[in-house]
Amino acid sequence: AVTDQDITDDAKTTHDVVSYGMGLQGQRFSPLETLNTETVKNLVPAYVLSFGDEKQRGQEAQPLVSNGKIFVTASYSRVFAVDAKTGEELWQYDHRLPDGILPCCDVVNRGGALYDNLFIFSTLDAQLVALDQDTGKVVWKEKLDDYKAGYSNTAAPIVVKGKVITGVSGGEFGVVGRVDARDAKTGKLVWSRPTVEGHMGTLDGKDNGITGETNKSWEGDLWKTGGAATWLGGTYDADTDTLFFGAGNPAPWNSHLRPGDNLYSSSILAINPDDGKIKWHYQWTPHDGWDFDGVNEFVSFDLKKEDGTVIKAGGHADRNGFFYVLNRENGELINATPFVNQITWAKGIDLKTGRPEYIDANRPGAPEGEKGKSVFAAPSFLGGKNWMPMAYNPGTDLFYVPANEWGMDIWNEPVTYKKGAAYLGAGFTIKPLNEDYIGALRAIDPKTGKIAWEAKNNAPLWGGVLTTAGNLVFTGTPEGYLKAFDAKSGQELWKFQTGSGVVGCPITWEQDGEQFVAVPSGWGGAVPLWGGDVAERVKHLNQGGSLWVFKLPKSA
Ligand SMILES: O=C(O)c1cc(C(=O)O)c2c(n1)C(=O)C(=O)c1cc(C(=O)O)[nH]c1-2
Ligand SMILES: [Ca+2]
Repeated sequence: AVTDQDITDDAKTTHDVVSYGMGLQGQRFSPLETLNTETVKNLVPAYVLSFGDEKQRGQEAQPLVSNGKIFVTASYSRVFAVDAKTGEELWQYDHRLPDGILPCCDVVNRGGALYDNLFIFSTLDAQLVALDQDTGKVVWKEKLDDYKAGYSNTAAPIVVKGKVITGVSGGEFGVVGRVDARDAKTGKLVWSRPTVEGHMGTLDGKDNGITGETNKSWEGDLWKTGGAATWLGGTYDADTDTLFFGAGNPAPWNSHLRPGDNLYSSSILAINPDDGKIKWHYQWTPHDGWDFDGVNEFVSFDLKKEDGTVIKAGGHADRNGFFYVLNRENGELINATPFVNQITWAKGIDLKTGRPEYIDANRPGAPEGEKGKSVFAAPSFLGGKNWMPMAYNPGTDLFYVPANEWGMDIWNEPVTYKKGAAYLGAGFTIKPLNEDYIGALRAIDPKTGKIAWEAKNNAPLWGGVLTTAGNLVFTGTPEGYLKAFDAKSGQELWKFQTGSGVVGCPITWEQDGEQFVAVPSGWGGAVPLWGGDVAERVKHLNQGGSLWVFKLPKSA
């Protein structure tokens, strides 16, 4: 059985991976060093598991490993359990999805959470399901919300002190974002924290009493369907006892319809895990008009300053193109620097006020008549970085960020809310900025924001990153490779062709004295669906669906 202690210790223990983020802080760092810059050339496939040939599409999950079993979610809300030694399938769970589910961005799932003898994950029809780890049978099942109103869920839950914490997807349908805490053993709701100012939640079992009068950052009524979906889940820092959940784009995208900052859209919320109260918030993009969203992970780390002081900090690479370092105790902005080459919407982030210095002429125009003025904006709404998690290595003191260089033509249109219908009020075409590459894996020094090295990639990078004490950085490419780089120099040291695009999240662990690496393979996600000219550029890439497992043999 997986205990709270196992989860707390996940970042340190090497024999299992029991949480999304490889530790709830989300550093995706393994202290293992058997596999290192010297030995990685000997890394070979151990086995591969097929997710079946009928339901392919994007495989974005991070697998988990416990008690000799691997648990991995796949497209269409499926779960596979595998014998970690032999690769033999132990069980498979296929969630029955109704017709009419409304995921905005492919039928993906990013993973589950382990607790006690349960594997807990959420589904495209907005349910939370707990399965028995041994049999794959349903132990409890809870409805998160109404899929017919555009709610879905694609993120991995996390378990904090016996509570399973989830968000919701649906920002493109005018849902109301929130963070929910449930008893992990029963699924019973403990508290619910809405992420749109003006909405009432049930904190401590009581109404938080903020309906209506506190919707100060929204003029008019649009807060009622204001989005701010918590669609990427969150991280947790035991040191400060804080949950960090991002809230996504305000709905609709057309910013002229909703004057104001539109809290807490495109923000990070620091939440008390016991009662759901907000400790502090920081808004990356006030009055977001580009779908910069804001849900990307907030990764706790120790910022070691030149003068020897250490600050409890957090790092975040936003879709809006800036890399932020905040004090995670109070939300104060420490630094914000561009991590992509072209940013059109703001000159920078003012370190005194914490607010962007907007370039007003580059905001998509008001929809006068039929269509607003089209502007060219960079990054595109798919972001300087999207959902795919970065990694932090406390040995090199660097963040490893899967970045993309692209822009978009974007224009606004009139729109009214209709339940279950896309609620954007905008049109767009995504465009590459360079001939030879879109993706760039970038090593960022959080002290300065300087880029220590980069590794370019032709197609957009859409997979998670893993880093290790063996001075390695792993990530996948849509072209099908899982690659390993030297964490200090960025030199490519190893690659393996998996047969379809790698947009999953690699993990590593140790078993019977050998170091293993696993990653799902299967091209998909938002790029082929929304990518405009970029989708055209990558349309030759084949779909797939498998879990690849590699190991460094003992003899090597
Ligand atoms: O606002 C939302 O609720 C929401 C949800 C999701 C999702 O659940 O996958 C994505 C987005 N937005 C989004 O803006 C986006 O770019 C995106 C990319 C992906 C993906 O899996 O490739 N999902 C989502
Ligand atoms: Ca969105």
